[in-house]
Amino acid sequence: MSFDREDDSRLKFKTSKKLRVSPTFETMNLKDDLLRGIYSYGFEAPSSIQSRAITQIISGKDVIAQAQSGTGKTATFTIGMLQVLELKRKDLQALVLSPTRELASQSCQVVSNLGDYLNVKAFALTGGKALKDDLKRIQSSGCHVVSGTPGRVLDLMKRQMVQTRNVQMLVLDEADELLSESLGFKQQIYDIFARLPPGCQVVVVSATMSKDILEVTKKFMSDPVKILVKRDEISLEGISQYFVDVSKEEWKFDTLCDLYDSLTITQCVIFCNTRKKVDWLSKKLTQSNFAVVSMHGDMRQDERDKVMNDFRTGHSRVLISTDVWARGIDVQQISLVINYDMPEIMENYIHRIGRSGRFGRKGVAINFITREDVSKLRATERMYGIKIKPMPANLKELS
Ligand SMILES: Nc1ncnc2c1ncn2[C@@H]1O[C@H](COP(=O)(O)OP(=O)(O)OP(=O)(O)O)[C@@H](O)[C@H]1O
Repeated sequence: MSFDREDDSRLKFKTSKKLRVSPTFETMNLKDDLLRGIYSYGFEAPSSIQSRAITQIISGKDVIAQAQSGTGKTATFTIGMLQVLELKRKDLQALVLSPTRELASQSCQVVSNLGDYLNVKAFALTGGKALKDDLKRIQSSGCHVVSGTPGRVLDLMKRQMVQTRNVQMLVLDEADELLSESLGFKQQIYDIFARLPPGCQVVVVSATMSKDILEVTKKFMSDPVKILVKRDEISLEGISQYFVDVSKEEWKFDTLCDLYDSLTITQCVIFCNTRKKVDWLSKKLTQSNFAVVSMHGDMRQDERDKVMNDFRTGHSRVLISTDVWARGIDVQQISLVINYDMPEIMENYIHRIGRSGRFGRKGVAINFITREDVSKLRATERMYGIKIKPMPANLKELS
């Protein structure tokens, strides 16, 4: 939603009645080897969304699940999916679609990790890489799960290189983004859906949903179970949100330089609204001897992969990016998010700041506010019922 549409898209979304809540993973009746995978991955107890949504997914119903960033939605659909896959077979049975290549790869990794003891074969099919490499991998060892971006997946389906006849589950991660008018994925999703067997289960997941998107989902979901977790013990409440009144655009850069020492305490993501601005800011910071890396959609995929890898392993600590990084990316060490520019799309505020404070960790979000941004800031506060406070002068007080 853009800021000028604030009022008409407030979401009226109610959780379905009488949903079963499983307090532990044991009470979900999971396969032993799946349970082993969950515990070896380090999970002890399910989050609220996991307690409610996993068993619904297993039951075969269409599911719409909304819960805050970092509360374990990926594992929710992954565990549900792994439980229902027939792993003795070698054919493709589940498809996960995500809006960015990095997110699709990350989800593929989660499926492989949680399904380690089940010997699940999961592959990421994401644009920007040679098709023949994808195919070789799939054809050589079989494939139960594909996690991909819509364009690449549809392309392979059209060429009949991905067999869809036994796909029994479609997951749309970051569904509101995938189905929004602006990104051009919507038609691709429809085309993919049209190639799946009738009766294929659909699971739709995001931290944000709009009324429009729920309307769209009616087209390919039948009587879905709706699960909305508004508040969770591991929610965004762990993220302290501040603004700095920079008044003018020109004063943002010096403000950022003053903050630099705090950025590197753990890891930090700085968001700009355009690719050009990301390039400009990273060049300017590098010239001033600050160590930063940057990533956006105009970069070659091998460069993007290297940046992701260096950042995930902690070799780089400050990343400058566009909204390509706003959703889903999970790097637990990120404790600070800076909105150098306030996002153009209001939902992305929630997604951006949710890159910190993963699964209940503490996080800090700092918004640079020019005079023109004041109304956006207030609209964001109203929309999400949050308070964004002035940043304290002493940065050590940030928490
Ligand atoms: N039950 C659990 N116990 C401990 N850690 C968990 C559990 N479930 C998920 N996590 C961890 O929490 C982090 C966030 O999970 P995940 O990326 O699935 O969140 P998300 O809800 O999809 O967030 P986003 O809205 O940003 O996409 C991950 O590092 C994941 O490994």
